[in-house]
Amino acid sequence: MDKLILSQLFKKMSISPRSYRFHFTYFMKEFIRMQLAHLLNSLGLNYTVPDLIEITGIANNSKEVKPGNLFVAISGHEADGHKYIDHAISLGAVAIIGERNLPDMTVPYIQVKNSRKTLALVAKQYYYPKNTKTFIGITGTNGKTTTAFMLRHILENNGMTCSLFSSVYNEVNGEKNASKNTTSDSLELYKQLANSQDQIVILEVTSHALIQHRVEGIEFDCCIFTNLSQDHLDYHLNMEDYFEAKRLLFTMLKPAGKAIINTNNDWGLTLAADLERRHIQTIKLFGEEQDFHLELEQVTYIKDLMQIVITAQQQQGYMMHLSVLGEHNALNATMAFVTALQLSIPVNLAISALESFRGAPGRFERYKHPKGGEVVIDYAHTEDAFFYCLTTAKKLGARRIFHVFGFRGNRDTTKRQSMIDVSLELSDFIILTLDDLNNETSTTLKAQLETYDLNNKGTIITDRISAIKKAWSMMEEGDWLFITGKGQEPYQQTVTHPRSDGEVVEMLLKSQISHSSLLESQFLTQHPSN
Ligand SMILES: CC(=O)N[C@H]1[C@@H](OP(=O)(O)OP(=O)(O)OC[C@H]2O[C@@H](n3ccc(=O)[nH]c3=O)[C@H](O)[C@@H]2O)O[C@H](CO)[C@@H](O)[C@@H]1O[C@H](C)C(=O)N[C@@H](C)C(=O)N[C@H](CCC(=O)O)C(=O)O
Ligand SMILES: Nc1ncnc2c1ncn2[C@@H]1O[C@H](COP(=O)(O)OP(=O)(O)OP(=O)(O)O)[C@@H](O)[C@H]1O
Ligand SMILES: N[C@H](CCC[C@H](N)C(=O)O)C(=O)O
Repeated sequence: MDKLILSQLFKKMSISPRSYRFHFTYFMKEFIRMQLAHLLNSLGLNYTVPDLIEITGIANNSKEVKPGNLFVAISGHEADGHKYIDHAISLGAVAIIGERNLPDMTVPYIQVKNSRKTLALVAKQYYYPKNTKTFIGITGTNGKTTTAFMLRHILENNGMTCSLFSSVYNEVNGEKNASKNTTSDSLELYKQLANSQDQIVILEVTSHALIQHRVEGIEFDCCIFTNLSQDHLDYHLNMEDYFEAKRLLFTMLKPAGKAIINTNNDWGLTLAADLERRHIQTIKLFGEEQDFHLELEQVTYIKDLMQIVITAQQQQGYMMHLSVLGEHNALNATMAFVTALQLSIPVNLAISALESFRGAPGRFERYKHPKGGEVVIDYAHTEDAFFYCLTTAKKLGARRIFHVFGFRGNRDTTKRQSMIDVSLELSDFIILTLDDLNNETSTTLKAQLETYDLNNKGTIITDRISAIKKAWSMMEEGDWLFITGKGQEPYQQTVTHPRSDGEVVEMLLKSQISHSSLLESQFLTQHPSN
């Protein structure tokens, strides 16, 4: 392989020439034998290499290596993939990509600047070289999942097929698979795209994913910014840093791609101004001067429906009646509606589809309490989300509001006090409980809960099922109970009885939870760290 071809390949894969020049002699010897056959052919490089080493697939976890695989070593947050290179080779890896200088390798080794980025670009070339789909990326602190589900509903109701990558699950060709992360890693993503026969791909793109290059190589037709509020400051230095991560999504728009920005908050305004400066087509939502405007004061409730009006170009108003409640869902519906219009869905069909949308799993999921109250299961885990949920109940005339929630282990702890403050302000009684331990011990998390002053308006019941049962028993007609933080997810680290808040509520409705299964010990004792 001559230098030109090698450099063309690397250029296509956006690998810095510096990193390969450094090892060029080594490559000349070793890389010449290594055939990333798919890659070269796909790049139209008509070159036959003697002694081909055919790559049978790509792996980034040594445990998943199959004979003939290319293994990409990643320096992670928990582990260092370079330590597993020998393991990968023992399982049959025939070539390695990594970031470290590792001269004595028994198989061809390519040193790159950024393994995660390279993984994405190689995976794209190998599994999904020719893009034939329309990509929609959704980022923001809250509302990604709901907006994604709403948009998918509109598109599918209008005859389009959609792949969905979300916090709740991924779905490709109508088949669901579990999502470990909100945004799948690049290898998983491109493998699934290779298999997808759907026309549209809707991707929730988190700030973690953007920093970790999980969607590197995708060119988006539309990118949506839902909002930004405090979260994940265990991962990002501060809000500016968090915003910068979100902003990266908009550098991945196609040249004719559109940015759809909720300018209802300052971060959205900053983003829109920046994109406009860079001549990116930007559709601004909310605000009388903007392209589309939702008048939050005009959001009204009629029986069990929420009526909203979206005004386009300061002229035409579109009224719709939604089953999903809350101003946050009015905002999400506006974003889904406007995006659907960009994909050429006629206005009346977009409206009728939105009106038949019944909600995303675990988001403002409602149950009727036998005494005539409302029980809501919701994924709220930020101050902002609490505000929207609890004010919705107030607007709907809640007599009293009870709120059961906790804090996930190993996540941003600085957001907790403001979550408690908002709940204390808007609800009548709080029960603090445990959320997922996420590898922290229950003892640590319990001790942390005890540091908060609940102002005589709350208590701590660490066992989540017992907390729900207690709140359930306090309900009277007209009361509302919010159980937040977990949505549809099953409890983690409860080994023997993984169940979700919804299952607990359904069992309470059927009175199937025996007293013994509600003992405080139930939620926690099975975890090894207890
Ligand atoms: C902190 C973080 O984001 N970690 C993510 C990251 O893991 P990592 O790179 O640190 O992986 P690692 O465990 O250190 O391992 C490093 C490398 O060694 C390899 N390895 C490891 C062991 C072994 O025996 N052999 C081996 O080869 C691993 O396969 C990996 O390639 O990359 C992994 C693959 O993409 C992710 O699954 C993982 O998410 C963890 C589980 C996580 O909890 N992430 C959260 C914080 C997250 O990403 N959340 C966002 C949602 C945020 C929101 O709601 O807005 C999300 O997108 O889900
Ligand atoms: N537009 C919004 N603005 C503020 N809060 C919202 C909005 N939409 C939803 N929420 C609240 O945030 C919670 C999470 O919403 P959703 O799952 O749609 O967002 P997400 O961005 O996917 O969240 P995550 O990244 O944590 O999975 C909801 O359960 C609701 O309480
Ligand atoms: N998808 C989110 C879940 C957040 C859940 C919340 N309960 C919390 O951690 O505060 C994450 O990976 O961080």
